[in-house]
Amino acid sequence: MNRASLEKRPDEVATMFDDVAPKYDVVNDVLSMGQTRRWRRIVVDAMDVKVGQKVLDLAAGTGTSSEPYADAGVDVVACDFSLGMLKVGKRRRPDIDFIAGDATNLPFADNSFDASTISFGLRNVVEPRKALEEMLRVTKPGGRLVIAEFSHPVVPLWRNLYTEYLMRALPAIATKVSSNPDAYVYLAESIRAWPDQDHLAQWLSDAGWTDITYRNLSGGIVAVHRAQKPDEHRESVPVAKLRRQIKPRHQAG
Ligand SMILES: C[S@@+](CC[C@H](N)C(=O)[O-])C[C@H]1O[C@@H](n2cnc3c(N)ncnc32)[C@H](O)[C@@H]1O
Repeated sequence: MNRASLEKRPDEVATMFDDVAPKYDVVNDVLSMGQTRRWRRIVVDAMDVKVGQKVLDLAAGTGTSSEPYADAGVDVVACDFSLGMLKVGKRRRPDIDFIAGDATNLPFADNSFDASTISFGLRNVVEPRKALEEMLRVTKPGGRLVIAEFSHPVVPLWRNLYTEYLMRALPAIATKVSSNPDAYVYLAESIRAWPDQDHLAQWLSDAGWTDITYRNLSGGIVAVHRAQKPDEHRESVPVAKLRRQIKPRHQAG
């Protein structure tokens, strides 16, 4: 058995991802029934970055979340602390800049990136609120943050069906397709223990991000949060207004 506990000790988390790295992307496609590709396209649209801009893709793993930026001529840095995941990524995409680094203590100077993003990574970080502060530090004033993370379906019937899938079907399928099925039991447990959409929006606000909105995908299985680093030359959004802004936008998805 090689899985992290819900304490998310960094050594356990990194070892678990080292272990699943070779089949990580294939297993993802199977377990999400192909949905990850659609979710990733929505994240890239939300980032809205331009050719030549510099983007941090934190907890980038094998770089699958970084690829669309590189393909579009954006200068993307893929950062992760699992050397196993980085190695698979570098072999597949030698043109992408893969850098080993811890989300809670990033190896980058202040204001280094035009925008930052983290896909399906924040939930695995031992101190996610610290990671939100670190991403704020390394992003330029006025720069954007986009987070994609598993979340909580908003409609009760859909939530119940999805919980059944997570706790029963997903571990059973993982036994067939993954070399480390226990890692996918961790996946299911960590998704259930993760804060909901509004809670994560509040963490973003506490960390100093402004203009926070989120969008539910697949009925809330995934939430994409968007935020901005305050810019001294731009009027900031008052806190009372901010609270209204972080109300869910129930878009189809
Ligand atoms: C589920 S994978 C996501 C990979 C990629 N972003 C994607 O969308 O496929 C989560 C990644 O988070 C990384 N991770 C977890 N905690 C981290 C930390 N404290 N610092 C850096 N990376 C971390 C793991 O090593 C793993 O590669």
